[in-house]
Amino acid sequence: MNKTNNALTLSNLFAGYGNRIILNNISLNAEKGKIIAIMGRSGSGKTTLLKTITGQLPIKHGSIHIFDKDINNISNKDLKNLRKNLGVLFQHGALFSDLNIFENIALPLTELSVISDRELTTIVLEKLDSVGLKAAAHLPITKISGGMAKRVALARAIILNPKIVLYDEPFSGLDPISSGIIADLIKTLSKKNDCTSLLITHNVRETFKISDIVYIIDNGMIAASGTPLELVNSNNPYVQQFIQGNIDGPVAFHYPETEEYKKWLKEQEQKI
Ligand SMILES: Nc1ncnc2c1ncn2[C@@H]1O[C@H](COP(=O)(O)OP(=O)(O)OP(=O)(O)O)[C@@H](O)[C@H]1O
Repeated sequence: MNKTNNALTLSNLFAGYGNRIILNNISLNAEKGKIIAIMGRSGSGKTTLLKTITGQLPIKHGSIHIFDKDINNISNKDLKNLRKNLGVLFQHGALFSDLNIFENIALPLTELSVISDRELTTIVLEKLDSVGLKAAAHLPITKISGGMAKRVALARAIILNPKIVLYDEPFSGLDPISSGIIADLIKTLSKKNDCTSLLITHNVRETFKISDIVYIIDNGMIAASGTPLELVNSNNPYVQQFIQGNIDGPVAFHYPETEEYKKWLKEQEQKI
């Protein structure tokens, strides 16, 4: 395969839980250095997509290429190296409450490389500075706000200078000002560290401000994609319903009836 300018490419991807297919033929591309957003209503398959990219869920069909390498067809050593280039900001931060801010951010560094205490301190304080929390390094995680916790998680996600950062709901639980701060940080850090960002989010306002390309998924499929401007001007009723948050429109209100549900219902009825 010739070298491309792509950081992450999903081709005809199918994945799910047990026999249930959730991701249904997803193809998308994140070019190096760009901010790409995956949006979709609750239950559309965003977290499933993230889990498939991070290797927590196996691929049923199709492929994932990271920097042109097919992650299903490389040695464990190459996969480990590729994963070092992948930073993840987890939805709930996944911070350790018994450690302070500094220790939480230092953790990936101490686990993955041998460096002196002086170097460690310099790197961690520099990352904390980039999220505006240098002077909060000593604070226990239990004493910080939700917005600060997101910034700590952000600093931790970028501590190893990953070339791709995945953000799982970076704006969830934040007020509009804190969301704006996080959006600005994602944009600034992407530029400064020259990394590709993949955002999984519901937040139309912040996402449309900073993203280069937005993919909207529904029912495990790509329903629409384009630049924020293209989507705002789109005639697609699904896109309009999603970005305007309208209750009326083509998006189904009811959770789809699966075979599992029908089987469960039958068993319930037999019990009555
Ligand atoms: N562990 C699991 N086992 C079986 N089905 C699951 C599992 N996790 C999620 N699902 C199903 O997969 C579908 C997609 O869920 P997913 O969590 O990917 O949606 P989402 O877009 O991230 O939703 P939200 O925005 O609410 O977090 C849903 O129908 C859900 O019921």
